Order: sequence, then structure tokens, then C-alpha cells
Amino acid sequence: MPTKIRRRSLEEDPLAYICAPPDGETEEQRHVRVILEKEAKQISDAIDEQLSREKAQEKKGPRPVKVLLLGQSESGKSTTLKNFQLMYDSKAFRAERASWRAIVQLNVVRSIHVILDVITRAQIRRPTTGEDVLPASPIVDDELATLKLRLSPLIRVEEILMQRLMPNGPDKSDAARLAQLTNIPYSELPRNVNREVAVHSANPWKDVFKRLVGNDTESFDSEKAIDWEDPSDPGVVLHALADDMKALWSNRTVQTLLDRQNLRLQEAAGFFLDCLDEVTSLKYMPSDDHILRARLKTLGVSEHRIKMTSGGMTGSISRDWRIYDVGGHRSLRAAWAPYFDDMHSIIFLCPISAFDQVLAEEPRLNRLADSVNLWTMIVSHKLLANTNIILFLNKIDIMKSKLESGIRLVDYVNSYGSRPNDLENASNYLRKKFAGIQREHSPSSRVFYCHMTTVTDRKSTQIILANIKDMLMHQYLEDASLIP
Ligand SMILES: Nc1nc2c(ncn2[C@@H]2O[C@H](COP(=O)(O)OP(=O)(O)OP(=O)(O)O)[C@@H](O)[C@H]2O)c(=O)[nH]1
Ligand SMILES: [Mg+2]
Repeated sequence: MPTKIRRRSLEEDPLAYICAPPDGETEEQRHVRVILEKEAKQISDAIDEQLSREKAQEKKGPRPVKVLLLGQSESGKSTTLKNFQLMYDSKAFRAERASWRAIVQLNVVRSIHVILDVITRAQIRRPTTGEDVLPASPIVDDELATLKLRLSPLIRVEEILMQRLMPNGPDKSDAARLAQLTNIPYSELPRNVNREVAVHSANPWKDVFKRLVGNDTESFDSEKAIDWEDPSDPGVVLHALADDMKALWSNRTVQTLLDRQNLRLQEAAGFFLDCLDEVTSLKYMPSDDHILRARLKTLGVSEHRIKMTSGGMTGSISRDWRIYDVGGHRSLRAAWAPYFDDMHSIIFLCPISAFDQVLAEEPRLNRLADSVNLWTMIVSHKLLANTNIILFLNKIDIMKSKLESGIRLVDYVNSYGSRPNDLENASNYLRKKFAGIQREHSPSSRVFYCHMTTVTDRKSTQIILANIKDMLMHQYLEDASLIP
């Protein structure tokens, strides 16, 4: 039987810790949390029912192989899922290209908004006095102010894109979740243009574009989903503003302002300002790599079914796989537990490059510390005692460039001591720490599987996923006594 979520004390239930409300919660935040918890309970009950139905169904045929992706927000779970789909369900993946075009466009608009906000803050800041210790902010000159004004139509572009993705608008619970996700009062949410793009997995946003050309995935050509002649297509405005966006991104004052605020946009999720020519071209369709780089926050649990085939002594055998992708934001972690008692494997992602960052939803909590807490909870959870847990130390590419730029791991992880501040030493050190936690906290001994990954890099990721697939298929068949 799947487990029901019960209220338990922090000592009894390690997961209660990761779902606990933040310290100093305001009345408004409490209100949103109560709505979310009520909804989470309904969702949990619905999941339990669904899982019971599936189990009854599975008794009639071979059990599917189940894999759960876990980790904090922006750790790379959905990107790992995209890699699985690209490898083993490429037709469906490519049919979604038109939908991802809209997400890439939203990502571009969001990066520009971040810059425009930085400029606005510099414009309203009081002039510096002779007593200031910090260097004076660069002046926002007329040219930059004009550029900012010319880019204001992008607010409308964002609205149009959101409307297309969610023609019926976000439902109330999505809006409540967004408020929680962004720490912005519910009432102010619609006016906030900087919120992160997030669509609930239950919202059929990918189908919006499919419906235009019918549902036949086999013959689906995603380019047909776009009306290239439509003058109100957001791509037209983005194309018209491309030179201004490029001028903004290459402006020296902008770069200085971003530096002063430690905003490393190049390393942020959904960064496309380095390829504006391509993404603002009139006939832009995202490549596979762009789809992997596109950022869309996950709000619900989504299940993806993929048929996998494996060659063996007894010929090739195929099995249904179910891969579950969850939202990693703190307020969404309560939805993880109902999936725990029935998983073959968990892929746990820790973005090690986040060692110098804090959680957006809990600014007092370091992101690496949060991942370590989560890892400890997961490996020590009794329901997962017999589940394979595979660790991805992810975002190795960003980790490398951060360390090379002089950001020191020891400044955030004291125990790192005087070891060299390079990728090899840093990643090996963290790998040993995670291995030690697993050894110490697992209810019974288990093998430590760990990979250093950059899941936006297709080639290296696909080699790792192919190995994982073979390993899980082999174990599955062994358990089912189909191979000796
Ligand atoms: N440079 C780089 N970017 C990455 C890597 N892994 C993921 N990303 C990007 O980081 C962003 C966040 O990744 P997601 O896969 O959406 O993260 P998630 O864990 O699903 O996050 P939630 O849905 O909020 O729980 C996306 O824009 C990815 O393209 C990586 O290894 N390197
Ligand atoms: Mg996700």
C-alpha cells in the first residue's frame, strides 16, 4: 500500500524538516501556505488513490520500472528528464519544439527585465557622498535610459506569451504557488514582471501548440504549429528589438552594474543573451541544446512513460518505464513522499556550483547546505532502504568557471581548508562528503553511485543515462528471475 502523508513530529519524520514553514513567516505567507497545504493534502490523497489503482492494474502484467528525480529547485531534474526523452522518446520530444520556443522567448524577456530592474535601481539610488566607502555607481546616461524606454514593449510580449501558454490563465492554486515561490504577496503578483516562468504540470501547456495542427505525434512537424505570418507573434517584436537587446547586454555600464550586484547572468537558468541573433531570428525554432537550456519551473509532479528495450541472453526485452519529475521548491516537497515506497531508483541532483548561493525561498539557507540536508533525509528514509539512489553532482561546468574566476569554496565550506581551489579537488572533496553521509545514515548498507554531470551537455549525459538504464534493466530482470 502507498503511504499516506501523516502529520509527524520533526524527530519522527525527517521529511517534516524540509517541508517546515520558514522562520518568521508573515501572515500573508501563512495564508498562502495554508492554501497550499490543503491542496497538497488533496493531491496526496488523489495520488494515493491513483497509485492503488495502478498497482492493481500492474498485477495483471509486468511491473513498470520506476525512477524518481529529486533535488532542490534548479538542480537539473527536468533537464535530466528532457535528456531521457530525447534519447528514448525523441519523436515526442521534438514535437514539443514549438512550445519550447515560447519558453526560450520568455527566458530572454526575463533576463532583459533583470537588467532593466538593475538600471532602475541605479537611477533611483541617491547620489553618493564623499564619505561612501564603496565605489560610486556608474551613471545611467541618456543613451542607456533611452534604450531602457525602447525595450518597454517587452512587458507586453511576456503577457502575450503567458496567455498563449495558459489560455485560461493560471488557476488560483498556481497563482498561490507562484506567490509562495517568489515571496511576493498574492495581491501584487499579477503586476510583478520578474516572476519566474512556471507552469503547472497538470496544465496542458505543451498541447496549446499541438492543437493547432492536430494530435498525430507521428506526423507532427512542430514548425507547422507556428503561424509565421502572424504580425502579433511575440517573435516579431523580439526580432524588431534584437539590436536594442544586444546593445543593452554589451553596454559597459550594464556590465559594471551587474558586477557590483554579483549578478552572474551568464550562469543563471535560462540564459540566452549570448545568442540573441539566433533566438530573435524570424524563423527561430529551438535546437535540442536550446531546449535543454530553457528554464521552466516545475510546479506539480509529472509522470512520463517511456518504453525501454534491453538486449539480453534471452533476446531483447522491453519494459515500460515511468519517470517522475517533481518541483524542488521547499513548498512543493510535501508532494514527494507518496512516491517513496514503490521506486526502483532515485536520481538525486545536487547543483554543486550553488555553494555560494542561497535559496530564493529561504535567503538564510545556503543552497549547498540545503542539498546536504535533503541528501541526508533521503538516504536515511526507511521507505527508501532498498531503493537504488544515484547521486548527480551537477552543474560541473558552472562550478569550474566559478572556481576559476576566484570564488573560493573554503569561504563557504570551512572544512575544505587549504586544498587547491580547482574543480578536481573540490568535486572529489564533495563526493567524499556525500558518500560519507550515505554510509553513516543509510538504514542498511547500499552501493554509492555518483556521477559528475553537466546535464545541459547532451553527449556526456546520455552516456551516463544509458549506463543507468542498463543497470536498472539488469537489476529489474534479475529481481524478476528472468536472468540468473
Ligand atoms: N550550465 C548548466 N545549466 C544547467 C545544468 N543543469 C541544469 N541547468 C539549467 O538550470 C536550469 C534549471 O534546471 P531544471 O532542470 O529546470 O531544474 P529543476 O531541478 O527541474 O528545478 P524545479 O523544477 O524548480 O524543481 C535550466 O535552465 C537548465 O537548463 C548544468 O549542468 N549546467
Ligand atoms: Mg523542474
